[in-house]
Amino acid sequence: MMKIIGVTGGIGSGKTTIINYIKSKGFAVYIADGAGRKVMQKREIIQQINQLFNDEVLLPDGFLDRSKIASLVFNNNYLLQKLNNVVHPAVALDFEEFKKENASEKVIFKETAVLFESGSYKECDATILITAPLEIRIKRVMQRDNITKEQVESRIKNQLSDDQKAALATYIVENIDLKHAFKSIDDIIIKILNN
Ligand SMILES: CC(C)(COP(=O)(O)OP(=O)(O)OC[C@H]1O[C@@H](n2cnc3c(N)ncnc32)[C@H](O)[C@@H]1O)[C@@H](O)C(=O)NCCC(=O)NCCS
Ligand SMILES: Nc1ncnc2c1ncn2[C@@H]1O[C@H](COP(=O)(O)OP(=O)(O)OP(=O)(O)O)[C@@H](O)[C@H]1O
Repeated sequence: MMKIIGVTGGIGSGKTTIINYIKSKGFAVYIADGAGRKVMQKREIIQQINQLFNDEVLLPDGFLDRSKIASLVFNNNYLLQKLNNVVHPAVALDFEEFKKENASEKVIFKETAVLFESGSYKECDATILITAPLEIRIKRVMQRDNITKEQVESRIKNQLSDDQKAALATYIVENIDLKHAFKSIDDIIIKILNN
């Protein structure tokens, strides 16, 4: 039986860094945030989302203006839920395809920002939560994306806290020193493979 291992963490925790490490070890990885971006380039999804935002979120090239959408949804939980209700089912279908294409894999690691928030953790055999102190996460994202502290905090407000996620997670990896985090991942992978 194929195992699905969910990998998540709040913004700036280092999910992408960790999933790239897991990928480099030869495991199959699915990046839900990336899949979200991909499905949001499909014509019918663009139309549905543009309607949600009163036809105000299209760029001149016909694609969605992600930074405008971000500024709207992370300050309006109702709109965020509406957006999630369009994107998440499309990503779930895409993931089913991915599983079929990778049917021979023993383990698939699935990275998603909203594993616990969306409920998709229930379909995982185990989950790994990546954590780091809030101040460090905020600094990392401000630096990486060249955005303000307030913009990062508005996203954090729409995510469960690390304590809430820790209560649901199988494994927790603190990502402050990267080498240390990679070592924890190695240990967890051994446990998963032997389980
Ligand atoms: C609002 C959007 C357009 C902003 O795009 P942008 O390119 O700026 O950010 P990106 O998608 O790379 O996400 C970056 C980070 O924002 C946070 N974030 C994104 N979506 C959500 C969400 N639905 N709830 C809480 N936090 C979120 C996460 O920490 C994520 O890692 C985009 O995030 C989006 O469409 N989100 C809703 C769909 C979704 O949940 N996607 C992610 C999983 S499929
Ligand atoms: N242990 C670490 N030490 C220093 N910098 C780190 C560490 N881990 C990650 N980073 C850096 O912090 C930033 C955020 O990491 P990453 O993009 O992996 O986080 P993420 O959880 O995927 O973020 P998001 O939720 O926004 O997608 C990146 O620029 C990354 O290179």
